[in-house]
Amino acid sequence: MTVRIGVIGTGAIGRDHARRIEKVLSGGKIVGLSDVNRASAEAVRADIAPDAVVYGTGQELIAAGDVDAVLVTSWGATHEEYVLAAIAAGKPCFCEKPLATTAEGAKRIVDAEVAHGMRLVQVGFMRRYDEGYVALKKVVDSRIGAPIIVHAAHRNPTVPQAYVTPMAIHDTLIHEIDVFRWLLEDDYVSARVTFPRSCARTHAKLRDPQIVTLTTAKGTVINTEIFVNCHYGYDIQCEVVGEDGIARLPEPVAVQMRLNASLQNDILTDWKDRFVASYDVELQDFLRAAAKGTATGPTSWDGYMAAVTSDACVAAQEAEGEAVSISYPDCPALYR
Ligand SMILES: NC(=O)c1ccc[n+]([C@@H]2O[C@H](COP(=O)([O-])OP(=O)(O)OC[C@H]3O[C@@H](n4cnc5c(N)ncnc54)[C@H](O)[C@@H]3O)[C@@H](O)[C@H]2O)c1
Ligand SMILES: O[C@H]1[C@H](O)[C@@H](O)[C@H](O)[C@@H](O)[C@H]1O
Repeated sequence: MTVRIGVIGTGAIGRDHARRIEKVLSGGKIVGLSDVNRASAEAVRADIAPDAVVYGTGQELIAAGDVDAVLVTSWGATHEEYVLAAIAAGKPCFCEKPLATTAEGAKRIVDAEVAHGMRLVQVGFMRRYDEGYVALKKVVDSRIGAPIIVHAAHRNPTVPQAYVTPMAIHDTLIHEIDVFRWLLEDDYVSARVTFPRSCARTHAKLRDPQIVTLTTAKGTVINTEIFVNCHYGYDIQCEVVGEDGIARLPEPVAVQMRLNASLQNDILTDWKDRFVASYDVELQDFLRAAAKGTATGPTSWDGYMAAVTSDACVAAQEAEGEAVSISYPDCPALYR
């Protein structure tokens, strides 16, 4: 069966996901596109999906009879209304992170999906599909003993002017928040944020870098550096210190060169390249489940847990250096 897909939000990642569905993956076809900037949807139709209909609104696209499943890749603050509409229409929905920009919004999605009685939503936490993280998890589960400390870094070369201090949490750290819950099979109990002096390349509304310390229920301490003006590349680092040994996230494959009297390799500069294979696998998974009218992979509950945690981390930014405690409600049976 070919799943007929509608894409809402045809900017950077919407365009890239449309490309992979049309040109890389099997079992899906783009039949609908929508963006508040209509020219962007028209351009994706022209370049990637010539048979697709461009809809005036995301709601019209969701309601269209020939759209079987929906990709929500618009700005974060607009995700909730589209995901709720997809659930109301009974259509599988892949939603990029964040599921919603507030914990209350994510909870409304959980409640709607639970009321529907079946999974329809997959959240775009693609790191769970990354070969390196999957290999790291195997080692953490079986080789290095119980985890004690995680040292991590999430570095972007640069960010736009519109990226402000809280976005370091809900736009960037949100990946670590989800992937460490999954990697350690643990929940967070507190968050603390420390600010070193800001780097020279940042702007007045962004304190950069930041160090976020999350403590888990089992007592593991996770220190993550968020540095979004690091300049040199797109760099994701993670090292888990266990009772018996240490495990590091593998570096992306890179050719080593002996050049100009130095030993060197290039570092990637774009998230699209760093996680290209993970995006392919997560969306292939989505197409496979959507063909059966359901969803798999990271759940609305995972999206909600990430939102609760990221709200606490933003409060911890404001409390600068003070610990903010985190607690979660019970998980509904649908997600256990
Ligand atoms: N998983 C990842 O690694 C990853 C990578 C990049 C972006 N993202 C997420 O994907 C989403 C989009 O990010 P992007 O980088 O593509 O941003 P972008 O600004 O390049 O594209 C977003 C698009 O959404 C459109 N849009 C905004 N509001 C809309 C609305 N109400 N209805 C329809 N379209 C609307 C904009 O016009 C724009 O074309 C964000 O939530 C972002 O966090 C995830
Ligand atoms: O939306 C992007 C994307 O999620 C990237 O994976 C992350 O590294 C960036 O910080 C974020 O702005």
